[in-house]
Amino acid sequence: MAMIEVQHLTKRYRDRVAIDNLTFSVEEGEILGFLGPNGAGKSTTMKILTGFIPPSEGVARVGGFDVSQHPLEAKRHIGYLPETPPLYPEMTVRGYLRFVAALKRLPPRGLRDEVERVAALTGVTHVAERLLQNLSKGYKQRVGIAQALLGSPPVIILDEPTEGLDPTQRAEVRALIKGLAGKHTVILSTHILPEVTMTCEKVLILNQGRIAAYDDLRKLAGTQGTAESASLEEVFIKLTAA
Ligand SMILES: Nc1ncnc2c1ncn2[C@@H]1O[C@H](COP(=O)(O)OP(=O)(O)OP(=O)(O)O)[C@@H](O)[C@H]1O
Repeated sequence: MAMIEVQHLTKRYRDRVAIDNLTFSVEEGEILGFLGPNGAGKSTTMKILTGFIPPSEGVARVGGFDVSQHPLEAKRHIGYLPETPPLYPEMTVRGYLRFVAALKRLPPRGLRDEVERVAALTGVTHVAERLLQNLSKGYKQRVGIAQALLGSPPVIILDEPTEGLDPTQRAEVRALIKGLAGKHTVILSTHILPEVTMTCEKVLILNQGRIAAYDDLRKLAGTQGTAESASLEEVFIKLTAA
């Protein structure tokens, strides 16, 4: 079953077309690598899927719910890490996660356990009593991922989750994302191509608001006029060259 369905999705900002007639779907348990150069329309697509902005045309469904017509039901299916995690600097990690859990209306009974579960999963238990403002960028990012995982939503949308992390932190976050496969449906937007090679089976490459490629990672090179042995980087550069 497709957990995310996007049909003929278009977004215009005044006279600028940010995304143009996108159609794709993500099956349950799949991790889709969402790639594209700066300004390709990745964040715009994710903002529509998560109900932050409305589309100009087309339909987006999450868990079968149209995000424009049934925004609350659609949002209940989604955990979202935006490009800049919405953290409150003066809160502790644990306090912040409890706060988000309450905002998500998780049942008060299991709330504490759920906070500890996502904290452990993202490796922030040992900093749980620290103030967010005093955490390193890598730990802030982990807390951002932890809040997205609260309540175990079936769909997780991650906008550049490893941006600004050091190589070790990146590897840890990558392993964490990989571990979500099968249990969650994930859209992973990133500029870091090896990240996609290591975590995703399917890839969508956006260029200037349009789909330049949408295929299994294994098949991508052979179908884009590049050698079958071509790396994702070579395919990406070929498809997005001006
Ligand atoms: N609020 C806005 N008003 C006007 N134009 C916008 C707005 N938001 C985005 N755009 C434009 O829409 C296009 C797509 O932007 P978007 O942020 O979705 O790209 P992106 O692929 O996420 O880029 P990046 O990798 O740099 O984050 C760009 O040309 C951008 O300038």
